[in-house]
Amino acid sequence: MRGARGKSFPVATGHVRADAANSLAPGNPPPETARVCCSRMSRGDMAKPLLGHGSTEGDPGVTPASGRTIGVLGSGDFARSLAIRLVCSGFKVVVGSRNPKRKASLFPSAAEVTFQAEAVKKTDVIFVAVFREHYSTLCDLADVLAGKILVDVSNNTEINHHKESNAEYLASLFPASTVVKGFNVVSAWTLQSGARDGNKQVLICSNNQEAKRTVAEIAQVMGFTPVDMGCMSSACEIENIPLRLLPAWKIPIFLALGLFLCFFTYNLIRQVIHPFIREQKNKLYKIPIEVVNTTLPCVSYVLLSLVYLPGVLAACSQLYYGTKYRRFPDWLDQWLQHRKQIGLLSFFCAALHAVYSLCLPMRRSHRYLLIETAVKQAVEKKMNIWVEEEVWRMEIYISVGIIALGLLSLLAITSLPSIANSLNWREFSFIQSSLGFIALVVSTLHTLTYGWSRAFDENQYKFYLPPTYTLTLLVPCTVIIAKVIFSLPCIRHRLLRIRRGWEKGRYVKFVLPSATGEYSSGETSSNV
Ligand SMILES: Cc1cc2nc3c(=O)[nH]c(=O)nc-3n(C[C@H](O)[C@H](O)[C@H](O)COP(=O)(O)OP(=O)(O)OC[C@H]3O[C@@H](n4cnc5c(N)ncnc54)[C@H](O)[C@@H]3O)c2cc1C
Ligand SMILES: NC(=O)C1=CN([C@@H]2O[C@H](COP(=O)(O)OP(=O)(O)OC[C@H]3O[C@@H](n4cnc5c(N)ncnc54)[C@H](OP(=O)(O)O)[C@@H]3O)[C@@H](O)[C@H]2O)C=CC1
Ligand code: HEM
Ligand SMILES: [Cu+2]
Ligand SMILES: [Fe+3]
Repeated sequence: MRGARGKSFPVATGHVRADAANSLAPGNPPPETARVCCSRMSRGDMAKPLLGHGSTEGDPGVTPASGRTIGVLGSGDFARSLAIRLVCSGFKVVVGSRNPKRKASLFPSAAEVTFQAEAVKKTDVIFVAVFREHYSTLCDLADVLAGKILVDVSNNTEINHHKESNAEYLASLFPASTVVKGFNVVSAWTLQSGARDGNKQVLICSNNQEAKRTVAEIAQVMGFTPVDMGCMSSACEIENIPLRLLPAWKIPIFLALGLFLCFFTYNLIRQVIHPFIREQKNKLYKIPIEVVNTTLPCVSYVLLSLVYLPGVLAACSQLYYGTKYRRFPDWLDQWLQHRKQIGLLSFFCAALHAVYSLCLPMRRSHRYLLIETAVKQAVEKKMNIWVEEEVWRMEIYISVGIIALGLLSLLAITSLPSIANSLNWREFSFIQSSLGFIALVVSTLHTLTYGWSRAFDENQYKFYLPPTYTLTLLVPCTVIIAKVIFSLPCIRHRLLRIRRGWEKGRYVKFVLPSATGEYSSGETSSNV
C-alpha cells in the first residue's frame, strides 16, 4: 500500500479508558504470553490455538494489556486471524457466530466464541468479518448494535462492483451504529503472521473522527500503521485497492512489451527472414538466443533513455516558462511518476541481456560455426586471422557493457525502499540522477563500440534496413546532448535559480510617488 494518500494518525488517548489508553499507545509491547505465543504462531497453529496453555486468565503475572474487549462477527479465515492477532496484542476477544459450538475449537481459547447477539452485547467495537451479501442477516442485531462502532473489513470481487461501497451499505443497514472502513487491505495471512514491511498500512475512513481514532489505535496496538483516508466517501477507493494489480507498473510494462515486439520483429526480418529469402538459408535456430539477445539490449537501452528524457523535457519547460510553478502537462507528469518502474524494467532487460551474452559461446551452433570457420581457413591456408581492431572492439564493448550493468544494479538497489529510506534526498537524487545519467552514457559507449563501423557497411543493410543498434541511438543521444547543453554554466545557473523558486518576469509594476507628491511615470520592479 505504498504511497497511499492519507495522513498518519495522532494517537490520542483522551477518550479511551486510562488502562486501555496506555496499552493502546503505539509501541506498547503485547504481554509476554502473547508475544511468546505470536512468535511460535504458524499456519498450523490456526487449528490448534496455543493460548490454552498460556492463556491470560489465571496467570497473576499477566493481565490483558488493554482490558478492552473487541467483538468479531463471523468465524471464517479473516475472523480467526483477526481474533489471533487481537489476542496476541493483548485484547479480550468475543466472537459472534451462528454456530459457536462447531467453530469454538478454531479460535484461541482466550477468545470467547458465542452467539452473535451475545457477543455484540459485550463490546462497543465490533469487526464485521462476513461478506457484504450476508450483512442483511445481521439486521436482527440492529438494536444491540446501536451506538457501537462497526468495522467494515469487506472487499469486493471486482472494482466498483456495487453502486455504493460495502461500508456505506453497512451504514445504511445500521444507521444507529457508527461504521469505520478498515483492515480490508490486510490479508488474513498477514493478520495472523503480523505486519511485515510491505503491507503494514491499514487504510481507515469514517464520517466519525472519534470512531476512526479508536480503530486507528487498535490497529497501532496490533502492529499496523493506520492511514487516515478521510471520510466515508473514500471507502470505495479503499475497497478497490486490493483489486488493483501493480497499478504503477501497467504503463511501463506495456511500453517494454511494445518495444520488445518492435525490435524482435525487426531483428527477425534482418537475421532470419532476410537470409531465408535471399540465400535460402534456414536460420530459425537464431530465434531463441541471438534474435532475443539483440532485442533485449535494445529494449533496455531505449527504456533507460526514456527514464531521463522526461527530466530533460521538464527542464526545457521550466527554462521556457522561466518558472517551476507551472504544472507540467498530464502526460509529462504521468511519465515523471513512472520513471522508477521504467528504470527497473530497463535493468531487468539489461541483466537478461548480459546472461544471454555470456551464454553465446556455449551454444552448439556457435561451436559448429567456429569449427567450420577454422576448417575453411585451414583449407584456404589463412594462418594469421588476428584482426587487432576487432579484438580491441570486442574487449572494449564487453567491458563497458559490464560497467553499465554495474551502474544499473546500483540504481536498482537504491530503489529498494529499505535502502532508499537510509539515504537523504540529495544522496538519492545524486545516485538516481547523476549515476543514472552516467549509466546511460556508458551504455551508449557500449552500443557504439559494439556497432562500430557497421552503420557504414552496406552488407549490414538487409532489405535496406540499417543495423538494429542504429535505431536505438536516437533517444539516448538526444538526452545526452540536452544534458550537456543544460550543464553549460549560463543555462545551468538559470535552471538552478528556477528550481530554487526564481521566476522570469514576475515583477510588479508600480509607480513611486515623487518628492513633490506627483506620481512619476518611472517604473520599478521587484521579484515577488
Ligand atoms: C534501475 C533504476 C532504478 C530507478 N529507481 C528509481 C526510484 O526508486 N525512484 C525514482 O524516483 N526514480 C528511479 N529511477 C528513475 C531515475 O533514476 C530518477 O527518476 C532520476 O531522479 C531522474 O533524474 P533526472 O535527472 O532525469 O531528473 P530529476 O533531476 O529527477 O528531475 C528533473 C527535474 O524535473 C522536475 N521533476 C522531477 N520529478 C518530478 C515530479 N515527479 N513532478 C514534477 N516535477 C518533477 C524537477 O524540477 C527536477 O529538478 C530509476 C532508474 C533506474 C534505471
Ligand atoms: N480472507 C481474507 O484474507 C480477507 C477477507 N476480508 C473480508 O473479510 C470478510 C470475511 O472473509 P472470510 O473470513 O475470508 O470469509 P469466510 O467465508 O471464511 O467467513 C465468512 C463468515 O461469515 C459467516 N457467514 C457465512 N455465510 C453466511 C450467511 N449466509 N449468513 C450469515 N453469515 C454467514 C460465517 O460465520 P458464522 O457461520 O460463524 O456465522 C463465516 O465464517 C469478507 O467481507 C472479506 O471480504 C478482507 C480482507 C482479507
Ligand atoms: C554484463 C553486461 C553486458 C554484456 C556482457 C554485454 C554484451 C553484449 C554483446 C555480446 C553484444 C552483442 C550481441 C550479439 O551480437 O548477439 C551486445 C550488444 C548490445 N548491448 Fe550489451 N552487454 C552488456 C550490458 C549491456 C547494457 C547494460 C546495455 C544497455 C542498457 C547493453 C546494450 C546493448 C546494445 C544496445 C547492443 C546492440 C544490440 C544490437 O543492436 O544487436 N548491453 N552486448
Ligand atoms: Cu499468537
Ligand atoms: Fe456482489
